[in-house]
Amino acid sequence: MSYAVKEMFATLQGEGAQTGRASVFCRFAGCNLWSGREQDRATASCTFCDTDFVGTDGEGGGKFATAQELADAIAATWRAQAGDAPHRYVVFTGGEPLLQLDETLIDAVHEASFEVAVETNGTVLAPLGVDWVCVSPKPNSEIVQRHGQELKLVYPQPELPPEMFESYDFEHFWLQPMDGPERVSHTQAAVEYCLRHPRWRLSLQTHKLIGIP
Ligand SMILES: C[S@@+](CC[C@H](N)C(=O)[O-])C[C@H]1O[C@@H](n2cnc3c(N)ncnc32)[C@H](O)[C@@H]1O
Ligand SMILES: Nc1nc2[nH]cc(C(=O)O)c2c(=O)[nH]1
Ligand code: SF4
Ligand SMILES: [Mg+2]
Repeated sequence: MSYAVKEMFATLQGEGAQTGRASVFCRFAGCNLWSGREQDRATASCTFCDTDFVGTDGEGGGKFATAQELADAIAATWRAQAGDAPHRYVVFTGGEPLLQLDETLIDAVHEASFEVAVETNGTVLAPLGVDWVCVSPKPNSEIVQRHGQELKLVYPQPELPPEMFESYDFEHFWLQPMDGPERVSHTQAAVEYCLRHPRWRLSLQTHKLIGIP
């Protein structure tokens, strides 16, 4: 199996319960809910994406022929930032990472002493061995991954009221204000929802607030 990676970089996890944690982000190319082309956005299943995941031309991106080659690049990215420090953590995202992430790659990064996190839209089951599963549901799609560590709902999405997900098996339930031209009013609406429904907590995209990747 080969892997198409848009970009790879070290930064702090900006969202959810692992906010602030030193991480390597491995952003796979491609998604099943949007082509990534602006001319297709309005008719896509997922219309509010804040990410360029097309191609393999980003910083640290490329085509990796084997899981070992990709795991070596992830370890090199960690080492360049944190040297030999432990608490190694890799976040597989995208695009939709579960179109490419497989047990061979998970085994290879585990072998290199990484904890493994995934950011997924929930339309594909996570392979065995992922240590931290974050599901972020989108409209016009079937959510099959209904358990994990955190459910992070971009808010508001009129087709997806938070109540829909309360029977799912997650440790944490987050509302993340939808970024875009209405970010301020979306943030206010998320605050009000969390105040009325204390099961839900506010997840801010803190990396955007402080200007890191
Ligand atoms: C770019 S997605 C990639 C992973 C996966 N495809 C997914 O949707 O979960 C990473 C995270 O950013 C969130 N996100 C995308 N666009 C956003 C926006 N405009 N405002 C807030 N969060 C957004 C997603 O919901 C997801 O939690
Ligand atoms: N710092 C930082 N944290 C993140 N958490 C989830 C992200 C993503 O795009 O999946 C992301 C990202 O792009 N940057
Ligand atoms: S599912 Fe994720 S990567 Fe795909 S378009 Fe939506 S937010 Fe972007
Ligand atoms: Mg992002």
